[in-house]
Amino acid sequence: MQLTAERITMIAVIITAAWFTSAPFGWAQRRGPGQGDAQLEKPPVPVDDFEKNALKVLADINSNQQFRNVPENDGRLLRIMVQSMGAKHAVELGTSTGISGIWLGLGLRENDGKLTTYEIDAERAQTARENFERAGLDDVITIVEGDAHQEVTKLDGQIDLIFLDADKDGYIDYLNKLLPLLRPGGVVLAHNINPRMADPAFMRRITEDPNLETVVRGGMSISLKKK
Ligand SMILES: C[S@@+](CC[C@H](N)C(=O)[O-])C[C@H]1O[C@@H](n2cnc3c(N)ncnc32)[C@H](O)[C@@H]1O
Repeated sequence: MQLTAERITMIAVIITAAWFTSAPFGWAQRRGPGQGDAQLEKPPVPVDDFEKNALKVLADINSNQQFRNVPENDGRLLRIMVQSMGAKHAVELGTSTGISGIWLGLGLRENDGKLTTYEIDAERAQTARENFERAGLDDVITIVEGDAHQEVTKLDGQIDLIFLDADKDGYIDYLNKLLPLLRPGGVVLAHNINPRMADPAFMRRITEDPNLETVVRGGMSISLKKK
């Protein structure tokens, strides 16, 4: 085989790419492409016995009662958001067995705040109820059982944070119904926002409304209500 300049260049490119992706202790390993942000995170460290117990409940749900719950890094993000903004009232669509609810509850508890969470499936709602009790958050979290499209219309009072994680095609309806209650400076987070699952009508709404500042990171959209 003749080694043309083109072939030599191609071989050099392949060797360089292989080195960048496999060097065990090299520059590529520490700073190279493909190193997701989440790899820099460490597991949560409980600050007290209350949190230690909540983390144990979360681990138990993850092992024994999983039903399409958010991954741990999304739960932690929700907790950071809700606590740091001093939220007094958060609303969640889609409780499932209660993982995101517990993360939100941990943050709200520090603010003397409350979570209202909606679940259509009676069995999952009951499991979540027991989990909130086990985590010591039953006085922070209220589960509303039924179709959230109807139930949210009974809400009044100001909301600081909305977390959308129920039926994906329903996000736009929830947003239209709840946005008037969201305070200026409040945020809407929506889960499973990726090219395969995001509803185009919802995406248009959160990206084209001049009063919403929206970013999408790691499958979660975060929209700030500006005024
Ligand atoms: C992805 S799971 C929620 C996971 C949960 N946020 C967590 O991370 O632990 C979606 C849940 O939304 C519920 N759901 C779907 N449509 C609903 C509706 N119209 N009203 C209330 N809940 C609904 C489903 O029964 C399901 O349990």
